[in-house]
Amino acid sequence: MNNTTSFTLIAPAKLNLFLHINGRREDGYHELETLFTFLNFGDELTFELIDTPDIFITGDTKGIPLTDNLIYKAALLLKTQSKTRLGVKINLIKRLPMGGGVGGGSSDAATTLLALNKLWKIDRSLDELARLGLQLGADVPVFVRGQSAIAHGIGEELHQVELEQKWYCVVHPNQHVSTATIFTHPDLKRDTPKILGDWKHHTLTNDCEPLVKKLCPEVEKTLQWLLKYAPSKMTGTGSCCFVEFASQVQAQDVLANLPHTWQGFIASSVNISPAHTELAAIFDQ
Ligand SMILES: C[C@](O)(CO)[C@H](O)COP(=O)(O)OP(=O)(O)OC[C@H]1O[C@@H](n2ccc(N)nc2=O)[C@H](O)[C@@H]1O
Ligand SMILES: Nc1ncnc2c1ncn2[C@@H]1O[C@H](COP(=O)(O)OP(=O)(O)OP(=O)(O)O)[C@@H](O)[C@H]1O
Repeated sequence: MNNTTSFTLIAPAKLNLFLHINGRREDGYHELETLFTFLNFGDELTFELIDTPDIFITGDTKGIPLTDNLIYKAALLLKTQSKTRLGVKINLIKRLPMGGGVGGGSSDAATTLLALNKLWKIDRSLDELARLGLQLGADVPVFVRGQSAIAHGIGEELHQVELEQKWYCVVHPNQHVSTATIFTHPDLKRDTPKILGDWKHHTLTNDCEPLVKKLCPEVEKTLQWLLKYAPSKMTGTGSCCFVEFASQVQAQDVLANLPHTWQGFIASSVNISPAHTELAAIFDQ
């Protein structure tokens, strides 16, 4: 039995390599077709078991009220479901821009579910954790499963894919784009037909991009600036934009020239989420 009582995990960023919107359901959620990859860069979460029933969150939580924090919500959900008497202290180092389309909040939530499942010895399956995660957000299940995937439904029907490893330069234009604002906007394109056959043979776009460029000129500027280096794309509902390369040096070159008004990072893609790799190294030796 593994009695580890404290450990640190990366809650990785995701990129939507394409994002098609196929329609809108009656509950307002959208039917999507999207390709998720994970990056080996993200927030850092440290979990420490405590024997009182509390959930304490410390670190970079400024601007997020405790009960809105997806880390707290995930911990509370699992605690309620499992009826455990144990508690936890969770420290967050925030590296992913909020509202940036790289899924920081969802990744934090999924990493918390995965970590507490081990720390509290609850032993839920990934299927159960993904189902719980969906209550917290459409993007949480993919982070719970932790494998690059094509998603359908509202983002929860996942089909694992193996992607070639690439390097990315991800740029945040210092703008927060609200996912809800984009998904409720009348001008959002919602009628892209479902891909028939192999997605690799199709034109792959982000259907949110034209609307976000219109609402947020800084995103348009970022995409234009990145075009000097490679075809540029936006992830999720924005605002982060990215370019893809075969080598780290090429991605580094873009970052070195980035205008000071924007932030960026470079990272490599991974088929398995770092949260899973790290958790396996701690608990499955
Ligand atoms: C755009 C993506 O990031 C692509 O990966 C996700 O679909 C968004 O996932 P998320 O942030 O976890 O989304 P949620 O927190 O569940 O929902 C945020 C807002 O987006 C809308 N939303 C989300 C997902 C979806 N398939 N259709 C939607 O219309 C919801 O109605 C809600 O108003
Ligand atoms: N731990 C958290 N980290 C980041 N955001 C959080 C967290 N908890 C709650 N939130 C809320 O969730 C909102 C969305 O945050 P997030 O960083 O996941 O956006 P995003 O990257 O655009 O997500 P997505 O790509 O899933 O749409 C934030 O504006 C914030 O109010």
